Amino acid sequence: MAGREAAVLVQEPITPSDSNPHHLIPNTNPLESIVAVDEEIPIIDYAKLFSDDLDERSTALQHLSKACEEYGFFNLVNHPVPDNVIECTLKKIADHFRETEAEEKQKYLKKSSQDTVVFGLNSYACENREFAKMVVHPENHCPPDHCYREALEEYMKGMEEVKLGLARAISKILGQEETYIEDVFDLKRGFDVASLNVYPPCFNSKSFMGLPTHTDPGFCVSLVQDVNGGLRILTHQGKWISVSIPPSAILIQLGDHLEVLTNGKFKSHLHYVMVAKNKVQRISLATLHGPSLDTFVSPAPEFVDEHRPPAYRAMTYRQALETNGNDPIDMTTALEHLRLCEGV
Ligand SMILES: O=C(O)CCC(=O)C(=O)O
Ligand SMILES: [Fe+2]
Repeated sequence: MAGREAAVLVQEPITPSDSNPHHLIPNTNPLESIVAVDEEIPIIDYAKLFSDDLDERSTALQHLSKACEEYGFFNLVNHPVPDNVIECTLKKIADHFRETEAEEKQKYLKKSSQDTVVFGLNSYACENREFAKMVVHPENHCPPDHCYREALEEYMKGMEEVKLGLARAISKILGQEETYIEDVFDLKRGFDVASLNVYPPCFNSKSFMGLPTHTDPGFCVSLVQDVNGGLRILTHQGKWISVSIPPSAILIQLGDHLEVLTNGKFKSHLHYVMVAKNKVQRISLATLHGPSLDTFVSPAPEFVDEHRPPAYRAMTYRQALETNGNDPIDMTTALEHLRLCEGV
């Protein structure tokens, strides 16, 4: 998740493709000039990953393997979180941000490195977003007087099942025991932080950026939104995709620490949020599911050999989150420091 120090990617604009002229945006900034395509991203059927029909299960696991290796993100459908729970959680988050006085919100401005709930309002060139971040696992620190608390609890109950289910399925496609990831990341005590993001419509923002380019730490990120539009992800092939999340789907993005554990087999990826085309406010709920803070994460022996030496530094999850003086609640990436050499 982008923290205070999140770096804005400066890269060459990708050459506009003739087939997508309507995706061109004014060339006033390297990121703004990037052409993103409205391309379908992989869809993974959660229920089929656990199907009793062996053929169906094995096909679904193959799809998951391809999605993790070639993309690192996918839309998850047919999962155990009911639609009405997602809708209700997003609606109550919107109600809360709209109805809560600024003074009340500011009670949660960052005070200490131990904070478990933090509010922020960023209106800069590189970020236009109001947010609340809170630790939701192993304990839920959502303030009891916030009207979305009950809905968020219900949503997180479902997401816990999804997280453990995905950990089992991903362990299998890595050729490991079902509980492999759950055990090495100590997911039952995993440090999960929810980020409640409110992006203004473009006419209220200071620039076209909602959130600067970043990767996210941890095992994986789950994301739901109320209106479509704005999230852009860089594929491993160097193409920016404008991500569309169908109603009922949960976007899953692989995190930095799965990349470290698998020694680069399953990579995290850069993404950012644009508000340039937003006619209305957009709300997203991104939950970063991580190892427990004291888990020591390093490339596992299963993914290291003479042809693939360890490409990442080993450190605890807490040390990675505290890199550069950040605090765990900031959930800032440390991938640059974790990588032992460029370009892995
Ligand atoms: O709001 C979004 O679409 C993305 C949010 C995000 O990347 C994050 O909170 O880390
Ligand atoms: Fe993110």
